[in-house]
Parts: sequence; C-alpha cells; structure tokens
Amino acid sequence: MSFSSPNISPPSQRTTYNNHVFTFTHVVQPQPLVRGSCSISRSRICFLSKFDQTFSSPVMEEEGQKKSNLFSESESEEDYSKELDVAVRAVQMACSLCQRVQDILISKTNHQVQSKDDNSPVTVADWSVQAVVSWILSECLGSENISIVAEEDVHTLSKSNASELLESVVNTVNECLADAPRFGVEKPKSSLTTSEVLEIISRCNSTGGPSGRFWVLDPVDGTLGFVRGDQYAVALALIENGEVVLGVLGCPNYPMRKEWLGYQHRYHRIVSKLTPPNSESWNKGCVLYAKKGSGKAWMQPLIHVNKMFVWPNHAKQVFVSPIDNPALATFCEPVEKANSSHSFTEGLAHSVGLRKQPLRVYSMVKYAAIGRGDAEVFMKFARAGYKEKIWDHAAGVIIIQEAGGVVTDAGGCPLDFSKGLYLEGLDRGIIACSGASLHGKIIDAVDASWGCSSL
Ligand SMILES: Nc1ncnc2c1ncn2[C@@H]1O[C@H](COP(=O)(O)OS(=O)(=O)O)[C@@H](OP(=O)(O)O)[C@H]1O
Ligand SMILES: [Mg+2]
Ligand SMILES: [Mg+2]
Ligand SMILES: [Mg+2]
Repeated sequence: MSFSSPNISPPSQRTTYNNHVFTFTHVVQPQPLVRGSCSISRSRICFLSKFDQTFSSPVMEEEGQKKSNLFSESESEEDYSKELDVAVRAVQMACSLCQRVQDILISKTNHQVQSKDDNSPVTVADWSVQAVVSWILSECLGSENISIVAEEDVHTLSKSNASELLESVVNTVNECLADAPRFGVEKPKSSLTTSEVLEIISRCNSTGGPSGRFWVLDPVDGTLGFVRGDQYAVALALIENGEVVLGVLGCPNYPMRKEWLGYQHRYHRIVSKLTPPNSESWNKGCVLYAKKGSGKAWMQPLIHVNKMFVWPNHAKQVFVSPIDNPALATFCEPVEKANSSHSFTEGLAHSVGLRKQPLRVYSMVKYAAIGRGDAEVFMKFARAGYKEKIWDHAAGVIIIQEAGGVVTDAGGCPLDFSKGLYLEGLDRGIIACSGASLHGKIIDAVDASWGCSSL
C-alpha cells in the first residue's frame, strides 16, 4: 500500500476551474521525514519511502491566495503532516462515495434508510464510509498504529435478514476503493470480501479516553440531511492525549463559495421538492482541514466524479469572519428542534441583538460555515440528559479554532475530548464564535437567559 507517484507539471502552468484561475507551482523538496527508531514497522517504512515522493508533487494554487501544501518544509513526523495528508485523502474518497450513494437514495422512491435502536437513520453510506476510512488509515499508517472511535457498528448489518444491505455495503466499499488511485492512494490488490468489510467496520470500536492516540470518525454526520438530499458532512479527527490535534471536514454539498450556497438554498426551497439536486449538475462540495497549533485552516474543492481533477488537489486558507457586532452576525443551529432548542436560541439571539435569520443547516457544516467566515455564531442546546458525542464535534472544533475562532461550552470551558465517547461535563450547550469578543457577548447572554429558560 502506498501513494502513487505524482504527475510532475511544469512550474507556473495556469488553468481554470469554475472560472477561477489557478497556478500550478512546485513545492520545494523538503527534508526527508525523520523516521522513528525501533517502533516503526516494516510496512510503515515501506509506506514512508513511497510517501516521500509526494513532496515533489505540484500544488495548485488559486491566484491571490497563499500557497497551501499539506506539508511544510521544516515539519517532522511528529507534527502530524503525514496523518493529515492521509486523512484528507480518506475524506475526499468518502465524500465521493457519499455523493454517489446520495444520488441513488434520492432518486429512489423507497429510500433504503434503516433505523437504529434509537430511531436515528443510518444508510449504506454510513457503514461504507466507515469501512473505507478504516481501511485507508490502516493501510497507510499501519493497522497496528490505528485506534478508531466511530459512530457505526455492524449490529444491523450482521442480522440474518440484512444480506441485501450488507451486499450493497460491500459493493459500495469496493467501488470506492477501486477509485483510490485518483486520490493518489493504491487500491487493494483484490476486492474486499464480506468478512473483511465487516471486520474493518467493527475494528472502529475504540472507546477513546485521556491517553494515547486515536482517530474519531463520524462517517456521515447529519444523516437526516443526507437522506433528504441536503447538507451532511464526513468528519475525521485525530486525538492525542485528550487533545484534538487535527481535523478534516468533508462537506459534499457545501459549495466552495458562499454565493453558491445562496443558489443552493433557493434550489432546495423552490426546486428540490420536485427535483432533488444532482451532484454533477454543479460544482459543489469542499473539504476543510486544520492542524493544532498551526493557526491556519485550509479548504480544498471536492475531487469530482467527472475525473477532470486528480490528486494532488489545491487548497486555500480560510479565515473566520471579522464581524464582531451581533447586529451584523449570522448564527447557525441544528435543523431539528429535537436536537437543539430553537426557542431558547431565538430568545438569546434577540437579547444579544442578532438580527439576521438563523442559518439552519444539518451536520457539522455549521462548523465549516464558521471556520470559513460564512457565519459568526453556532449554538447547540440539546435537551437535558442528551450527551454530546465526540465525533459530532472534534473535527469542527479544531477547524474553527485554527481559523481564528473560539469554541467552548456555555460556561466558557473548552470541550473535553478526553473522557471517552462523550463530551462529559459539558455545561448546558456548545457555543462556537468567529472571535473572542462575540463569544463573550453570547456567553453573557446565555447566563442572563438561562434562569428563565425551560431547558
Ligand atoms: N436528540 C438529540 N439531541 C441532540 N443531538 C442529537 C440528538 N439526536 C441525534 N443527535 C446528534 O446530532 C447529530 C446531528 O446534529 P445536527 O447539529 O446536524 O442536527 S440537525 O440534523 O441539524 O438537526 C447527529 O449526528 P448523525 O447521527 O451523525 O447524523 C446525532 O449524533
Ligand atoms: Mg447517526
Ligand atoms: Mg453525527
Ligand atoms: Mg453519523
């Protein structure tokens, strides 16, 4: 298993994509990776030697934007560059898989949507993404090094009456992995068997905790949005000793440019009731990512099924909005009233002077919206007794923080990812803001409103 050799393009070649001019540039060959000593396995060394080749690959850079590469020249193995690169490729592949499955789902009248024990929806895409990401992380980073906390298990898939569903998952996984070279990843030597697929899904059974390194995956966040042909996200993060150290958020229906979202909203409200959107009919979708302590967050367009763009992809830096006046700010919240109290946030918004209509979008796309400056505030106040899961937040939190924003609970404390599967000790709800000043105002308003709320 390795990344394929990059295609070297001449320096400063220009091309256009969605009416934007991009320039191909060469990335300077960095120092060789510092390899760990005794603990590195044979397969890992193998992977690294091929992986090094990707450093000489061209990067596509949007004119006027700062150059982005997943690597920097001085970075060593310890600063997660390699993990980030693998994670971005895995999420890109997962997004591509999801787009295909969503197109099939919404074009069928009888939705193949299953219900879990808690009545929440789950689809072929949720299990298939979990399998694909689990496979890529293990193959690229060495299965002995990988521990994953993820949302799905094989309980439903293993039932005697689920053979058709399981077959569909196995086919979807193999179809996606066969496409791996487009993302610079070597595909499996042969198709995965049913038992291999079940194994790679169920391998993601880590329970997290305060020490060591583990990945956190929400294969499809906002499954409800996904089955409705709307927004959803693929979220992958790496946690080390209780801290999120990198996060990748794939948002297949969230366009690179805000103005395209306006089109999408109109499209959904007016047209899509009759005709759901088709993923090839417009260039939608992006992947955001960030690494702890870098002070930078990045965004790539999705690699599209039309195969015009192959790896390596280009990226541009994203920033939170500079707006700190509540009257000019936009706030995001869950679509479902059952997931967050709309009445509480409405009162809160009014008290702090937020004037704009809330942006209600499914999934961690809300975090993406703040991270890239499309909105300024995200609030979630789940009903009492609901425990937030780490996979619903980890990737989004680090992207907002590295883009310049602030994320805490309603008491102003950072979210604690060190206590297992849940954000234990969360004070009331989650407040994410584009800056400290706005964040302070929202926290004060929560305190002022909380006593008279019925939450
Ligand atoms: N009752 C309740 N209260 C709070 N949160 C809940 C609840 N039920 C589910 N969830 C989790 O919410 C995830 C989706 O959150 P969103 O913010 O996207 O909500 S919404 O879909 O926009 O309404 C969703 O993630 P996915 O299951 O990955 O879709 C759930 O983990
Ligand atoms: Mg779910
Ligand atoms: Mg989720
Ligand atoms: Mg999910």
